[in-house]
Amino acid sequence: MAPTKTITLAECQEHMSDKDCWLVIEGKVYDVTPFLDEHPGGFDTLVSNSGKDATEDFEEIGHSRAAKEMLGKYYIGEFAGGAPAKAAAKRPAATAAVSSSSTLSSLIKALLPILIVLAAVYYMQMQQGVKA
Ligand code: HEM
Repeated sequence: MAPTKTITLAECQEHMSDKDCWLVIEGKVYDVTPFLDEHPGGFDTLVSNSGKDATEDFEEIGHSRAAKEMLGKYYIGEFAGGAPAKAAAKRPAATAAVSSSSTLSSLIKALLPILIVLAAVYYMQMQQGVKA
């Protein structure tokens, strides 16, 4: 059996056109050039996902099992960068922004009933003060 070729990101980035297109999915490199015109999602989605790790975009579409089995047809080697980090680790800035704003809104939600009770107690005391 021929030794498996290891392909770097720089090499993949030399194949990012509609005439010559390599994709990286789950640590493997695929030459999808012959598939560009056949892809039901269009050739442009493939070209725009070349030269980088396309795993996340490929998974997000929810490709069928048949689509995943087609990958084998275009396999040309292992990606030197290996499998990607988990999606959550990829967007620390966005995740941090979302979590800090959700912390603020949950704090407001927690304090709101206490404020309402305090306002009611204050109102009742004022009423009693008026009657006396
Ligand atoms: C070698 C890689 C790929 C193969 C073999 C492949 C194959 C397929 C196949 C067979 C379909 C028809 C639906 C299905 O069976 O799931 C499909 C649809 C689609 N694919 Fe891919 N695909 C690949 C990569 C990608 C990538 C990287 C993207 C980027 C986002 C993408 C986006 C789409 C979209 C948008 C559709 C249309 C979905 C729809 O109309 O509901 N595909 N693909």
